Amino acid sequence: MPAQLSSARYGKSNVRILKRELHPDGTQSVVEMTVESLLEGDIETSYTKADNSVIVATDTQKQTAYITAKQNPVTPPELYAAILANHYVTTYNHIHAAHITVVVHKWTRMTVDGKPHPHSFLRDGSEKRTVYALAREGKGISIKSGLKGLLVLKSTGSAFYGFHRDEYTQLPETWDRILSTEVDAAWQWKMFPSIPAVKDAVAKFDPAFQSVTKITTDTFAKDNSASVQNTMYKMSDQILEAVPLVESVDYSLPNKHYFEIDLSWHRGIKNTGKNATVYAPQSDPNGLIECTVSRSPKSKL
Ligand SMILES: O=c1[nH]c(=O)c2[nH]c(=O)[nH]c2[nH]1
Repeated sequence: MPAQLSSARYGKSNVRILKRELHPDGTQSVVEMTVESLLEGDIETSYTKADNSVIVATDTQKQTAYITAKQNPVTPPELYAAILANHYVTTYNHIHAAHITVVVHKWTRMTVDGKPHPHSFLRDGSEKRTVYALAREGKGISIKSGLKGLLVLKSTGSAFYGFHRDEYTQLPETWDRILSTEVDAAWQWKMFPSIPAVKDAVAKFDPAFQSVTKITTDTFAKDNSASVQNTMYKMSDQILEAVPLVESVDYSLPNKHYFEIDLSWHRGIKNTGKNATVYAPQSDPNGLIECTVSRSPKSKL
């Protein structure tokens, strides 16, 4: 057969882990995450010749995710993901790359009787912190951190006018609209040559996540938005300024439309333009605006 395997990777997805941490003062904390590992290497014969000897079973990868969580910190998630990725390329001669994705689920400590509760938590937001770590044998560890699923809306302070018009254009210009999106942001760290280099940077990961969250929400709220494109660029620019070890920032923002409703047919009700108060939220279709912003060559010098 004139076939060849062009690319291959395999692993375990949706490995769910909760780690409980026991503190000396009797309080506890929890970290819940969903982990994926995908391996690449000299694994062709498992596909082409039924040679299972080269397969590190996906069940083994699940067990490895558990054991790595037991024997190492799981915070920050960047460190855990890097250790797990590095494990595969250093443990198995024939595995040359490991792609690890970690999604962290929020558990915020409850306040009970006005005090932080020692061992009870609540889900106070659907946003996730994410990490993608890629270890390539002999090439170090690449880490991209992320924030996804953060739902935001502003009820004014957003316009969209001056866009290209032609015979396909129906959308009217607007100087006041509702703007809503579900933030998906990711920031690529400079390459880490080894696990010790990741450990050296360990104190930077949580503050970077906090900066990105704050820059995203502050800019969303304060910017008198000309477009999703311009607002997201302003966010990216500030992140590069705030986090020196970050090389580039990606945003992927759906534009979740809220349409004005013309109710003038009913007794002349005024519900458009300046008088718009009742809107129709749209589930689909949605705009989808994406960008990657990197440091300009000059600023790298
Ligand atoms: O911020 C926006 N960017 C667009 O590209 C676009 N296109 C559109 O129809 N509305 C919007 N809004």
